[in-house]
Amino acid sequence: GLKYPKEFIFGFSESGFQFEMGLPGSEDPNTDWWVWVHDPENIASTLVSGDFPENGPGYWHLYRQDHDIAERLGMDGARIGIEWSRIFSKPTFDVKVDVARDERGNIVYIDVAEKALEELDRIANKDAVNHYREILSDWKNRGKKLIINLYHWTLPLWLHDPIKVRKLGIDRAPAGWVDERTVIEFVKYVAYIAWKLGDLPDLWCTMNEPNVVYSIGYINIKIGYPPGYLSFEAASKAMKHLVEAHARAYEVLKRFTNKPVGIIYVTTYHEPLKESDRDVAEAAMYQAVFDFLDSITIGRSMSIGERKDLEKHLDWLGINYYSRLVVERYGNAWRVLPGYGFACIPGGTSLAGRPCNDAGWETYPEGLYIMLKRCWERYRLPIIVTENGTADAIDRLRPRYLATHLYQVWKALSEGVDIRGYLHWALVDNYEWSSGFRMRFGLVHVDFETKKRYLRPSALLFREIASSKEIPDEFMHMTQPQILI
Ligand SMILES: OC[C@@H]1[C@@H](O)[C@H](O)[C@@H](O)c2[nH]c(CCc3ccccc3)c[n+]21
Repeated sequence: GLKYPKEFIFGFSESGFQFEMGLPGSEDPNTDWWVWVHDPENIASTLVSGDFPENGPGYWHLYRQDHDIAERLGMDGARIGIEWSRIFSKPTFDVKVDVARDERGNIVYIDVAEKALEELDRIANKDAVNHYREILSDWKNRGKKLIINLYHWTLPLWLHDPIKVRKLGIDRAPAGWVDERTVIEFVKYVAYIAWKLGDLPDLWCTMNEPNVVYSIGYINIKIGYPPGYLSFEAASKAMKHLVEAHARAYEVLKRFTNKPVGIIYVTTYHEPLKESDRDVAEAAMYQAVFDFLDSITIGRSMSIGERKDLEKHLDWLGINYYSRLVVERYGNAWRVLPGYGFACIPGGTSLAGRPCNDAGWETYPEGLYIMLKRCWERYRLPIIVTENGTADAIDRLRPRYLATHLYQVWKALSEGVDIRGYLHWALVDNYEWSSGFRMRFGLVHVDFETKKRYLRPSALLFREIASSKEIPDEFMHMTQPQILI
């Protein structure tokens, strides 16, 4: 069979808003996403599903059970999220911190002193801090690896109120990442978590897919993410502030811990239909993937210019991979071609003959290999595949999706890419943002009425590979891409 290194991690990734709620007492109504998915206008217009996260899998109370299942599936690592809004459900603006700026007014340094931490400790929700310690310790006490992720799209309502943005406009409402103050408040929150829980994680991650927050919230607003406010200016401000938030958080984490600090990013392979369009595909991929990561590694990018204060602010890179995008030249820009990648018919077959999942995403495992190679050659940082999976309620595609993508990881490893682990998205079915419970990504099926968990066949495939850290010969027939026509 195909062997992985003996210390290679197999595991799962999780986020607070999507997994925690489900049983009474776990509700967290103090976020932009909460008000967004409960908004009657958003539901009536079908911008959001009408499902509610408070009917989710209930990880807040059922975490021991899910950790038991993860252990049973041979998992030895996890990325687990902390919800900022649970820690600080009220504004932290009044806590004083030192902020330094460069000659153009960019925030180049934030220091959270002991005095500020004590003030934050008086405001913080201690029950939430203690409950996260219980959840994270339960995983650690099983001898498992732990990555704490500090931000996964939800913002405290006092920082971002998307309904007020829609009604009053971006300049007269709490504007989230468009507002520079969010950078400072984020760093206060990060410093506080490092101070309170810094003994627990093996690795830190500042944020999950910042590019999704600014591109879907302010540009591709039909997907239905808050605030659904079309503005390129707002998108570019949000991007700049997310880059700075990562870098200033990186520095403050280093003051409390010597553990590696990374970021998780969605690395979608952008491919031209015709080779003569390769230049626009590369330009599209640069804008979607490499621009942000260049900003925080080489300190220089098209969107941020030259920013020495941002360079070398990344110790490891989390790669989320699901599918590709196929693009073609369109005037002096490009457009996405329907029928390929993320732009397919749910449950259909792509124009390349590949099976497509319940979300209409084409199975394209080769793209994972390409992005692993591209990111390794560009940044030479240790990589963890922090999300990979497919929306597939009846598990018709997931077994082969799993085998083909794990094969591509093995192939990149065999060519010298420093990949430390593979975290599947997801362990159990969960709340898929504006799609609600319609999209099921779990290796494990959840009955959201009873909260009971059921193993899908691909959970057993995962267990075979994870527990032996090998793709056995008997599975090799499933590792090559599936072409249906
Ligand atoms: O859609 C599945 C998962 C989400 O549940 C995770 O929270 C998020 O990290 C995540 N990112 C992606 C890939 C990029 C994407 C984002 C939004 C919508 C469609 C694709 C897929 N997923």
